[in-house]
Amino acid sequence: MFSSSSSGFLRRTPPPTSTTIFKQITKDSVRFLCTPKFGIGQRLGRFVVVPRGVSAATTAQDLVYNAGATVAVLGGAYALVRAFDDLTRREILQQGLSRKLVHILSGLLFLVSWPIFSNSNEARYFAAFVPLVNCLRLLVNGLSLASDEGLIKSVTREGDPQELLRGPLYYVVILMLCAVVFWRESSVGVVSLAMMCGGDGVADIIGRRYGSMKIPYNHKKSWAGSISMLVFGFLVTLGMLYYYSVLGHVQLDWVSTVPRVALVAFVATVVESLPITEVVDDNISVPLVTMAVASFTFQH
Ligand SMILES: Nc1ccn([C@@H]2O[C@H](COP(=O)(O)OP(=O)(O)OP(=O)(O)O)[C@@H](O)[C@H]2O)c(=O)n1
Ligand SMILES: C/C(=C\CO)CCC[C@H](C)CCC[C@H](C)CCCC(C)C
Repeated sequence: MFSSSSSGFLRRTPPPTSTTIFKQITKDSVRFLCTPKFGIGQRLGRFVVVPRGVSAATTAQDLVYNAGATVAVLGGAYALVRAFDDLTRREILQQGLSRKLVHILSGLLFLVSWPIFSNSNEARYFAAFVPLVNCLRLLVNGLSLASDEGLIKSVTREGDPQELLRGPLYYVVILMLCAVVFWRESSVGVVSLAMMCGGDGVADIIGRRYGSMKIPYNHKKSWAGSISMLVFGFLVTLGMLYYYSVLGHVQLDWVSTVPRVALVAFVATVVESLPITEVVDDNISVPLVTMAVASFTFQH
């Protein structure tokens, strides 16, 4: 059995196990939907042929392909915000709940979209362009240079445009940071965004509703909120890592990965529970601490 390599040579690989075959079929089926149908990245059965000396990053087709993926994800981001604006206007969702659901879904769907982009070195910058555009939207509306009522209604708690310049702005900056610095091949970016979105986001929803028992050192936070952050942060992170491992972007030994994710979730939960929100927003402290702990635990 042979597999292709970027130099164009073929090298012997061991016969596949049933798990490998399952993963390859899954990866091929997703990649087939994403990989350009001709030229660079052309498929020959299980192999992706990259002609010698031609990097995918330099082809015009790759640039056009990634630009198309960026437009699609931008459209998804705009549609998401519009959908929750509509639900809030119709009073199907409270504004606070809408904001938290946008917090949870935006980052997780952004993570889900990363495999759409090509394998070129520049792909991460095309992906990061999406949070950059939203960063500019938040700045323009937060400074009242424009007034996108849909954005303000679905993303602020009280409807004050200046709210856009805090939590939401920090949030999209973290999305950009993870896309550019960590991208798909590192678990750190995936873990950080999953914890910020799947953990911190759920803590707010559960904590507001069931958080009667407050944490002794921070009466603004509750045991229910923190426990839900620990549980959902752990589960959502494992789910996202599994998604990336099935697509072949990360290779994980699950026996060691599960306790590592549990440790990261625990530390992120403790940091989120601290009474430091007045000093540093959760959308900064939680992902940055997660990046630090995940960088240490997943690289050792
Ligand atoms: N561990 C937690 C986290 C949140 N909450 C509840 O959720 C509310 C908002 O939590 P917080 O994370 O502070 O949200 P904000 O940072 O204010 O909102 P955003 O992240 O959207 O800016 C808290 O006041 C509390 O009622 C909780 O009970 N326990
Ligand atoms: C309310 C928020 C944070 C406060 O804790 C989230 C703000 C979200 C931004 C307004 C929109 C961000 C969109 C993402 C960059 C891309 C999502 C793409 C996906 C396909 C929907």
